[in-house]
Amino acid sequence: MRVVVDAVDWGVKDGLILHDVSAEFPDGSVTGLIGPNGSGKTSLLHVVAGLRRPERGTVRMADDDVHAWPDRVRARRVALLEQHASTTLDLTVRQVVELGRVPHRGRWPGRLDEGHEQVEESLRLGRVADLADRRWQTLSGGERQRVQLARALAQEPSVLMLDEPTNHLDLRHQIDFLSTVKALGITTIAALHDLDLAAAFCDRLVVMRDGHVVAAGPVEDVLSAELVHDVYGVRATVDHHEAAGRLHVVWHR
Ligand SMILES: Nc1ncnc2c1ncn2[C@@H]1O[C@H](COP(=O)(O)OP(=O)(O)OP(=O)(O)O)[C@@H](O)[C@H]1O
Repeated sequence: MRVVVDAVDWGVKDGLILHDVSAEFPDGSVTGLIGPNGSGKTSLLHVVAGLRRPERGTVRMADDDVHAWPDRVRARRVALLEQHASTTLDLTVRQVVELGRVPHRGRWPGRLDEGHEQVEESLRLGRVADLADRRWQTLSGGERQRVQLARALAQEPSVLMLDEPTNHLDLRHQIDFLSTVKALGITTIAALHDLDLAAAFCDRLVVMRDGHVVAAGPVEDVLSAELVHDVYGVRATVDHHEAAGRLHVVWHR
């Protein structure tokens, strides 16, 4: 599903946080949302996910205004993996993943087992099938992140939003996680801090600074030493890495 953010302002009582943000996310593409701490990435994800209503501007998915959708419709179409997912409920991993099916269930009891296949498939895709009977509270940070991906996949969303999804993952799991996401073919918007991971897995980048979009487009067009310096204040070399077959960022002082 194509996502179009058009001239969005969003703020709190102390002032605007997102200023005139416009961005396009083509159907099936993976877009990295990058920018320094506090630049507005999470705020934008929340507005796009429909959790925050813009003061001005619109977010459209397949030409519908996301903020006009009833909550249940939105919950079927959009999945958001929060930065610090937590629950105080004493649930097993399988029960957490089953929560992803809630927006799809009928209103009547007796149909609670529907979506069983999607739950099993999502456990497999999230590489957490072996943890299915473990209690959520006993999992490591990285295991929880993979379970949250499985929960989001059980939702069968048309748009997947990830807020720093790899921050607890070791190198192998970072690569596995983002490879899985890319192979899904779902329109994905991921806030990422690691520019090398963004270059490796994203088709496009949207770069934010102080609540503004300062650059957007295909990774090869956007990621440059000048951009890294302008946006992060860090000197870097950005070049094509032969063996990796992609752009590669090396910072230096
Ligand atoms: N509810 C709120 N009330 C007050 N300020 C807020 C609120 N939500 C966000 N902010 C502020 O808006 C700015 C953008 O925050 P946001 O979390 O969107 O940034 P971010 O780019 O995701 O940051 P990080 O990389 O640190 O996660 C920050 O200065 C933050 O303190």
